[in-house]
Amino acid sequence: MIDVANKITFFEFLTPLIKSGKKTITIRDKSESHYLVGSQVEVFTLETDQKVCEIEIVSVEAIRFDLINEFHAQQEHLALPRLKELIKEIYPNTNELFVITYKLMPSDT
Ligand SMILES: CC(=O)Nc1ccn([C@H]2C[C@H](O)[C@@H](CO)O2)c(=O)n1
Repeated sequence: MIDVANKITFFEFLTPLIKSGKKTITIRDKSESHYLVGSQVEVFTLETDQKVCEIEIVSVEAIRFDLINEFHAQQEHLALPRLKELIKEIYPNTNELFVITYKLMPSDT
C-alpha cells in the first residue's frame, strides 16, 4: 500500500504532459497540500489508477484563486482561462489553494 504522502493522482489527459516534463506544477486544495519538500511521489491516473512516473516535490506554496496568473498557466502547460475553469470545476467552493511545484524523476524504463 502506498502512503497518501507518496502518491498523487492526475486526470489521465494531463499525464503525458507530466511524463514529458512539460507540466511542472499542480494547484490543489488544502486536503492535498501535505506533500513534503524533497519527497519522492508516485504519479497515478485518477481514472484507472495506473502508475505514470515519479516526481520530486520542490515546493508547496499557498495561493489564492484570484492570484493564479499566466506564469502558473505556462507551468501547467494549459491556457490560463482553461486552467482557471478546471480549478473552479474541481474546487468550486474555495479560494485557498496550494501550488505544488515538482520535478520529474528519471525513470528506469
Ligand atoms: C482528485 C483531484 O483533485 N485531482 C486533480 C486535481 C487537479 N488536477 C490538475 C488539473 C490542473 O492541471 C491542475 C490544477 O488543479 O491539476 C488533476 O489532474 N487532478
